[in-house]
Amino acid sequence: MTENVIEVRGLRNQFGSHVVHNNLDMDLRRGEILGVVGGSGTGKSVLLRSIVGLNRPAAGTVRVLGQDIATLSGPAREALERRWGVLFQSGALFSSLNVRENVEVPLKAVPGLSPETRSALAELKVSMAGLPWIANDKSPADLSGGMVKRAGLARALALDPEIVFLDEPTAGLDPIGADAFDRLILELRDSLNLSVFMVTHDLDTLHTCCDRIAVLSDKRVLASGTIPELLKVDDPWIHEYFHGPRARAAFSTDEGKEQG
Ligand SMILES: Nc1ncnc2c1ncn2[C@@H]1O[C@H](COP(=O)(O)OP(=O)(O)OP(=O)(O)O)[C@@H](O)[C@H]1O
Repeated sequence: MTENVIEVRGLRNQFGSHVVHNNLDMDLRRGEILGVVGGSGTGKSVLLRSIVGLNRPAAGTVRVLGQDIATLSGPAREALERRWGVLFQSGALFSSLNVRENVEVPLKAVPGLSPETRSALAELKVSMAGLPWIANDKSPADLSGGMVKRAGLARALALDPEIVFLDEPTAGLDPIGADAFDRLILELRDSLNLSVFMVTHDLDTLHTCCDRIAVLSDKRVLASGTIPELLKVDDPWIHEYFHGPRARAAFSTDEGKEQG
């Protein structure tokens, strides 16, 4: 049976009178890459923040790796948080630290690591994220957009997480950089058996990387499934999203699968 590493049930989020999510259900299965899509402002980032405990929902439950995060505090919460990593949209690197030092930040939570081991582990993650050795000593301000994303990914991988959250990882990258990043995500998922929750607007990324896609609309996950499954969903927004000219170019082989 497929194990869910994330289970969101009946989630409600609101800011004042503005209801962002209502009765939202969502699952992330172990080992899959789930793409989370939806129009601007549908609450993709708020959903991510609710799952990692940065946003307290008004109602509903979020279970990560079998545990209800709202009921955890102190060491139990910190132990669970060490089992995931997050790549925020901007990279969210500390500008005063170089890349190696940024990746070392989460490693400081691990008891008993000497500074030398911590530094060596950080350098390993930097290289796993596909950055050259020289990037370790660079400041975030001296990196290209693609390198910032990779440095943020190295930090997200610092603690050998089981789940990685990616918020628009290819936004702002040129097509070649975005394609290389997609392939890196796939390679890391396959080699490290990661489960990946990825907010994205990038149709090519959805096609290249994602096993399933969850569509946020009308304050909930309106539909989820593979691209061939979503191509058949009878909803105006989903239809426009998955059958528009850009989608047709990205998903042409999936349409073939749907017809075949
Ligand atoms: N801390 C907050 N306080 C008030 N409103 C918020 C807060 N965080 C998010 N919102 C609102 O919640 C809604 C959903 O925001 P969110 O950033 O999750 O959307 P999104 O789907 O990720 O959008 P985009 O694709 O444009 O990044 C928006 O209307 C936003 O203004």
